[in-house]
Amino acid sequence: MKNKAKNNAEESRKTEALLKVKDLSLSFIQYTSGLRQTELKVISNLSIEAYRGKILAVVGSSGSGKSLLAHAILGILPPNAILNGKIEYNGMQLTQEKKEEIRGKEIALVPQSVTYLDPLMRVSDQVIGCVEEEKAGLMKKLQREIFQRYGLKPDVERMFPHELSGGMTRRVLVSTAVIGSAKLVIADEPTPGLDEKTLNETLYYLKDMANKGCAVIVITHDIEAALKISDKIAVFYAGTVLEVANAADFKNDGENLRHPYTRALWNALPQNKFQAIEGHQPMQDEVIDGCIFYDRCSKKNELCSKGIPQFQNVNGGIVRCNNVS
Ligand SMILES: Nc1ncnc2c1ncn2[C@@H]1O[C@H](COP(=O)(O)OP(=O)(O)OP(=O)(O)O)[C@@H](O)[C@H]1O
Ligand code: NI
Repeated sequence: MKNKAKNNAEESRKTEALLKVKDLSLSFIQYTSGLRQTELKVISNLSIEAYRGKILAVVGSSGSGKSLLAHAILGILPPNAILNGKIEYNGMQLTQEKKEEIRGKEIALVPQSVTYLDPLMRVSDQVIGCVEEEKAGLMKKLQREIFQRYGLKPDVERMFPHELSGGMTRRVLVSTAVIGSAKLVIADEPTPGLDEKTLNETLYYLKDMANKGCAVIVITHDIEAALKISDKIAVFYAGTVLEVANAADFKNDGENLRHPYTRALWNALPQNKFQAIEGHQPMQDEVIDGCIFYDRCSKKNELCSKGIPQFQNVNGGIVRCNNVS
């Protein structure tokens, strides 16, 4: 009986979000002339969830706080950062100590840049990382299996990073995340500047991780690429999330999308209406009382300038906007 209850609890935990970020805010302490201290707010009221076996894409313009969210989850923010709010992983609160303990193991980063690889270290050693001697054999075997799965020939493991082609580098970067049997994978801009084939390949590896049960977060500028693999898309704007939409809602004129900003992003794509959005994202030091998109919104009313709209569940997605029904 006890076992059954335990199994049920475990089952329901599996369907719950693996990662829950609730009301996150992040600011940086900055010193201006005369040693005056100011606080620069870069993330506020940010909430997202990531589920096992699913891909959540995080899209939004440059400077909207996407990478900082990843750094906050991984615990790699600079020392002048002040973080508030909750980050829960697998039902437990992620403190800085906990983040350091599980970083690179349960939570892995697929970094954007090749510079993440040490130019003086052979590929295999980097993918395997630091392991105790008794585990070295097992990890080597695992690395060879992963390389084979990703079509990396046996001689690649002895190469140095400069000997790799662009596509091979992507596969090696993904391997570093896969080998640690991570349960949550965060890929920060994994596709910029890739040719079509390498791009599709990289997307396929991320999908493969989700199919194996990982919760995957893909941070990207490329909505089209995100749509190829994602289940949900979180739309970031000026340090917060305005909408979490199902990937399937991005179609036609975007009539299924809820937030005016999400619609505008969709209609700005060259293959859609190629309509640019006027104005710009607010600066971090601008004080805004109402909706953060107020200035640029075509649907705004008086209510929108008074207080931040609360998240609502509308049409199978969640949105922070007063004017959806
Ligand atoms: N250490 C820091 N001190 C002060 N401000 C910072 C610091 N790091 C980042 N920022 C600011 O925080 C904002 C969010 O940065 P972040 O790198 O998360 O944006 P992003 O959405 O990932 O952008 P991009 O798409 O260009 O990668 C930016 O305006 C950036 O200038
Ligand atoms: Ni970034």
